Amino acid sequence: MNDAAFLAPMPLAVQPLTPQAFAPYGTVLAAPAGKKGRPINGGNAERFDLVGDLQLGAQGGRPMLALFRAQARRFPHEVTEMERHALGSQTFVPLGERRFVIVVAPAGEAPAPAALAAFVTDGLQGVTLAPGTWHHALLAVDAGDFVVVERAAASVDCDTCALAARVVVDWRD
Ligand SMILES: NC(=O)N[C@@H](O)C(=O)O
Ligand code: NI
Repeated sequence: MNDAAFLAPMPLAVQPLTPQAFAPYGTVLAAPAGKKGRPINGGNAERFDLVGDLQLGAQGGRPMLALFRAQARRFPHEVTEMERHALGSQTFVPLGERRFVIVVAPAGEAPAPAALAAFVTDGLQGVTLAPGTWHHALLAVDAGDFVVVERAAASVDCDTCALAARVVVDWRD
């Protein structure tokens, strides 16, 4: 491999977030397109049950709801580290209309660069990452607040891994 090829990062294309494309990694949090919710509160609201088991209690864990006040990231963004929470899911919901990019890889062995996938939300969508899904820490496109629901326990559940080659999230606002 010549030097140029060695140094050139692999561009990671960013696709619009859809439930189908994100299914191997978790759940997209949004009202199902074209579907009515269950009427509640005397018909003054519709209910959509999105995730029935957030998996936050394994090995003495408990649910934690946090608020992340995120700065806007600059793109293209080089991915240097991925992480996973093996014992619980992690949910990100924007407070207000606020986009973010989510870089993921399937649970299991530390991911090869080619196994990464990247999605950008529409500003209203949230995600629940399945336990063990490899992901990059929150990449806010629009600065501001996100509600995060995750498993909390006496010991931190966060494995990290470096990538075997350079990868750049190839996206511009
Ligand atoms: N560090 C932290 O609490 N957040 C990460 O787990 C993340 O995925 O953003
Ligand atoms: Ni995380």
